Amino acid sequence: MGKNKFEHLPLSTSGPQDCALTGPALLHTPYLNKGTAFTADERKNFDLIGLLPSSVNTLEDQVKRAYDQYSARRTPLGKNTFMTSMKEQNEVLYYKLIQSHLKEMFPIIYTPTEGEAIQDYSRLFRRPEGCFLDVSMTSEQIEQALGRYGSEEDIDVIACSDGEQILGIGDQGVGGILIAIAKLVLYTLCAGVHPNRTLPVVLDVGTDNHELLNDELYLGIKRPRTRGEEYDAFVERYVSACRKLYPKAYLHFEDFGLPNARRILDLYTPKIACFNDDVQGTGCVTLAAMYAAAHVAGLKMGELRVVMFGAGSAGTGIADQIRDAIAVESGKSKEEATKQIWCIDKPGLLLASMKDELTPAQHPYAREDGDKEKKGLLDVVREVKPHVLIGTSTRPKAFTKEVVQGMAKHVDRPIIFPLSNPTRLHEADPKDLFEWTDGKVLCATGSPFPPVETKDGKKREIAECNNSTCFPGIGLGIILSRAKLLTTEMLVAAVKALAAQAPALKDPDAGLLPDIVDVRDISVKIAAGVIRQAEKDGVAQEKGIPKDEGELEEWISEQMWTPRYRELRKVDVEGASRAARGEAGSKGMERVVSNQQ
Ligand SMILES: NC(=O)C1=CN([C@@H]2O[C@H](COP(=O)(O)OP(=O)(O)OC[C@H]3O[C@@H](n4cnc5c(N)ncnc54)[C@H](O)[C@@H]3O)[C@@H](O)[C@H]2O)C=CC1
Ligand SMILES: CC(=O)C(=O)O
Ligand SMILES: [Mg+2]
Repeated sequence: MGKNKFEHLPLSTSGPQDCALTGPALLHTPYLNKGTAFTADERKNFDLIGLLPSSVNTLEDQVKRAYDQYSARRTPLGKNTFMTSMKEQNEVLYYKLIQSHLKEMFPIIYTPTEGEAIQDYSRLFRRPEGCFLDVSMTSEQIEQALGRYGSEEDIDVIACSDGEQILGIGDQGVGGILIAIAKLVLYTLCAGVHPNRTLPVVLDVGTDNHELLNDELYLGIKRPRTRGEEYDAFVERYVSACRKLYPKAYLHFEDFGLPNARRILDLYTPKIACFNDDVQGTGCVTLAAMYAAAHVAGLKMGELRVVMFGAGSAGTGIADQIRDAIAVESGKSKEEATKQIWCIDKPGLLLASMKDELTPAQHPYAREDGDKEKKGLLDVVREVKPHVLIGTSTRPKAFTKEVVQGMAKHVDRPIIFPLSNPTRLHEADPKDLFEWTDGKVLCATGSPFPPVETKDGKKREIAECNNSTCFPGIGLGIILSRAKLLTTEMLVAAVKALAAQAPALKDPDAGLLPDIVDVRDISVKIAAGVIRQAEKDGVAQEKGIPKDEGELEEWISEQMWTPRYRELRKVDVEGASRAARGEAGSKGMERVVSNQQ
């Protein structure tokens, strides 16, 4: 193979991989371990003779064996545990296995099954992964804990959760570490972010979940959640430590509770490159799906009437992005665009008269108009006649037949996105939506659903409208451009790149978002859009970004980690890079091979 033009880049994974480990230490380091795929030469050179059976497997052989073992697990949670164990043994095999069975395994390693694993975290616990910070820790202790994962150049992204609003299953305390881990797995799987350059963190501030507090095996701090100044000061100590130790890493916030998610995002957005996936990632993917739906329905953004059911972090994040898109596309002011969005939460339609109960993010959507009586979803749908109905409420089956048919009476193609996760919390089942609307619905869901067969015998794919379709590509763009901030315009660029890939633009019966199997290609496009916008906004710090568009995609692809075995090149432990010692990033801890298959 000829030399690749971008092979010299530090993140390139072309060519051999330096390795400073030998013998059992090498076998026990998941980032470098190849198991039965170590070649005869490698076994000799790396002191592995006698530590492995004599046959040498290919990665494909190993995938086949691992898949058979995986398939023998009877429950989704059993499969999830198997995959966790696999990740602790051999990372290339772990990612290759998922890539080879992506559609089947995505719901196992992510929503909905990961939600079950998080709920059972303290019971299923075998060994720690990630960094556990608790609210009593001083700045020095936080720095010491985070500092174990590498030096300044070693980390690209740090994902953290305080565990208060995990998926739709609420407060899971210290179990929140697993959502940080799962999101980082998706960065690698979907966008080729290097797995040993990521760092998962849980901010343990206690829990208000009584079941956990009363569980003798619960592993987090057993006290009610810390709030107020003490909480804010802890988050500040965490963010400052990240900045000091890993100034090039960007910070991903996941599944924070309603009182904190938006507030923290707004506080740090002007200061550092940071991202809240529930607010911004969900907003991006939903807007992209809406563009495709509006295209199929023959509607312009400027004329859409939108009802948001559940106006929390995700709901208001989506509403803001829709509002901005309406304003830009139609030339209306933001205030005018806001009037096209009706937000409903527990007390009903948000009204100005409720101002004391509303969060700052809800305020702009509180309506002055009309009477002050409480209005539920059905009343609002009847009155507003929306084109679009989006659910982020965690209230299962809230989109009843009456609501859906009420909507379908007034619009030709009702656009309905039940986005609550996990699956059992969806506001509606796509099958019902198709039945109740005579197949007219344009639908996308937060967790994966099987295709629906409509009366005319057509199979309709249900797009998965989950932030996982876009946050990995956004992250890749931030990492490669070394953006010092994440601007609103960079998010808009991500939406445009994603929306342009929607299959429904070519075939109105196809999905509103690209299929997850194409996610790596989609991530390249999203990253390219984000990088170009970062340059325009003057926040890109990377100097080597190619000017030519074709070259840019090549440059991005070359720096994406791919699960394949690279030839190992022996280097001395003395002076070896952390990667060569399998030590950088979240894999910095000493590891022991677990045999829990
Ligand atoms: N598909 C995706 O990519 C994403 C989906 N989500 C899902 O959205 C849901 C909400 O997540 P967050 O916004 O982070 O939580 P959140 O707690 O910030 O917001 C939920 C909101 O729904 C409201 N709500 C609860 N019951 C309601 C009811 N009966 N009627 C009307 N409103 C009600 C709550 O008061 C709250 O304001 C979760 O199920 C989550 O899994 C969240 C982020 C991304
Ligand atoms: C998908 C996601 O981020 C959530 O449900 O919270
Ligand atoms: Mg989330």
